[in-house]
Amino acid sequence: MDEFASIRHWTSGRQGVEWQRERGVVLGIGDDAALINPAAPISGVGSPYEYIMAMDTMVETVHFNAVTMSYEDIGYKALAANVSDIAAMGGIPLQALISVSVPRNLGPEPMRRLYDGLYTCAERYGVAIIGGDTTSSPQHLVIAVTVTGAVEAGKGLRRSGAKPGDAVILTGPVGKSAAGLHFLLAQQERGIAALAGERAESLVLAHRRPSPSVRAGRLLLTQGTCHSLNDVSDGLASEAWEIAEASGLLVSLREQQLPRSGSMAAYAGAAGIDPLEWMLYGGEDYVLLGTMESSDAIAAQAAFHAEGLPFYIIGETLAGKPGVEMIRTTNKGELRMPLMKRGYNHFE
Ligand SMILES: Nc1ncnc2c1ncn2[C@@H]1O[C@H](COP(=O)(O)OP(=O)(O)OP(=O)(O)O)[C@@H](O)[C@H]1O
Ligand SMILES: Cc1ncc(C[n+]2csc(CCOP(=O)(O)O)c2C)c(N)n1
Ligand SMILES: [Mg+2]
Ligand SMILES: [Mg+2]
Ligand SMILES: [Mg+2]
Repeated sequence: MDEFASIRHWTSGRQGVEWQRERGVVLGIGDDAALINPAAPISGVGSPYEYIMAMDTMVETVHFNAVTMSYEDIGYKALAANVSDIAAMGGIPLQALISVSVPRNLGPEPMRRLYDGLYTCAERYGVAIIGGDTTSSPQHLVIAVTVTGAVEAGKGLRRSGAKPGDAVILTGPVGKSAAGLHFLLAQQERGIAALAGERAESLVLAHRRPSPSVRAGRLLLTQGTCHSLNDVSDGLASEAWEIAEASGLLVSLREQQLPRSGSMAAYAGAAGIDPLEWMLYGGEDYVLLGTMESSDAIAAQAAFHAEGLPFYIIGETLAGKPGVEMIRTTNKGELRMPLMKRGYNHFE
C-alpha cells in the first residue's frame, strides 16, 4: 500500500461530517490543508472565545515500546495527552492534526489499529481529526499531534495566576501511570506475568488510557474562582514548580493530603518502592493541579463531588522565593522538605 492509500486506509469512513461542522470544520482531510471557521458557534463555550493551540509528541522507546502499549493504546494516548493540555487551559477540545513517521517495515495493519485508538479517543472527547502528515522513519515510530480548543475570551487558566495564600488543588490521584509502567517493564524484564490481577490491571489502564480532565477543567473555568492551572504530564513536583515559577511564590504541599490510590500503594509495597516516588516524580497522570482561595476551594470541592468528580485540597501557596516544599507530619512535629524540580525531563 502506498502513502496515499495508507492514509485513506487509516482515516476513511470515520469523518463524521455533521459533528465535524459543529467543531467549526469547513473542510477536513483531503486537500492541501483544512479550512476552519474561526467564529463558528461552539456548543458549551461562551462567545466570544479564543482559540487554544498545543502539540505533544510520542516517540517509540521514549514514550512507549512493544511491551508497554498496543498500537490502539499509542493512538489513544497521543491524542489524550494533547486533549489534557486543552483541559489545563479550561477549554473544550475542537480539532486535531496528526503527524506520523512510520518505520518502513511496519505494514498497514498496525497503523490502522493506531488510528482505531486515535478515533476512539477523538469520539470520546469530541475532537475532529482534520488532517496531518505522513513520512517514513528509519527506525522508530513517532506520532506528533497538534490540537486546538476554545475557551471564553480572556478566561483561559494560566500557570501564572496563583496568589499567596491560595489553596492548592488536584483533580485526581497521582502515581498510577508510573506504577503501571513499572509493572509493565518489570514483566518485560522477567519475561513472565509478574504480579497479575485486578490491581495491576487498573494501573496498566491508567498508563495506557489516561483520561484527560476536560470536565474538571470546564468546571474550574465556569466557577470563575481558579487562579492557576496546569496538567500533570511530567510529575506533581515538576508541575508544582511550573506554577511556583510562573506565579513567583512557594507551593507548599502536605504529604498526608496527597491522594494515594490503594492499588498504587499496594503495588509499590509489593515492588519495594516508595509510592511517593511515583506520586511526586512519576508523571503521565493527566490530572489537573491548580490554585484558588481556600474558601473557594471548599465550595469547588462540593461542586465536584456533586458531579461525581474527585477533588483534593493538597496544600497552600506562600509568598516567597519560587519553590516547592512538602510538609511531613511526624511525632516530633512538622518537617518541611524542599522538593527538587525533578520529574520526567527529556534532556537529563
Ligand atoms: N520546540 C518548541 N518550540 C517552541 N515552543 C515550544 C517547543 N516545545 C515546547 N514549547 C512551548 O513551551 C511551553 C511549555 O511546553 P511543555 O511541552 O513543557 O508543556 P506541556 O506540553 O504542558 O508539557 P509536556 O510536553 O511535558 O506534556 C508551551 O508554551 C509550548 O508551546
Ligand atoms: C517505555 C517508556 N519509558 C518511560 C516512560 C515514561 N515517560 C516517558 S515521557 C514521560 C513524561 C511525559 O512525556 P512528555 O513530557 O513528552 O509529554 C514519562 C513519564 C514511558 N511512558 N514509556
Ligand atoms: Mg508539551
Ligand atoms: Mg501541560
Ligand atoms: Mg514533558
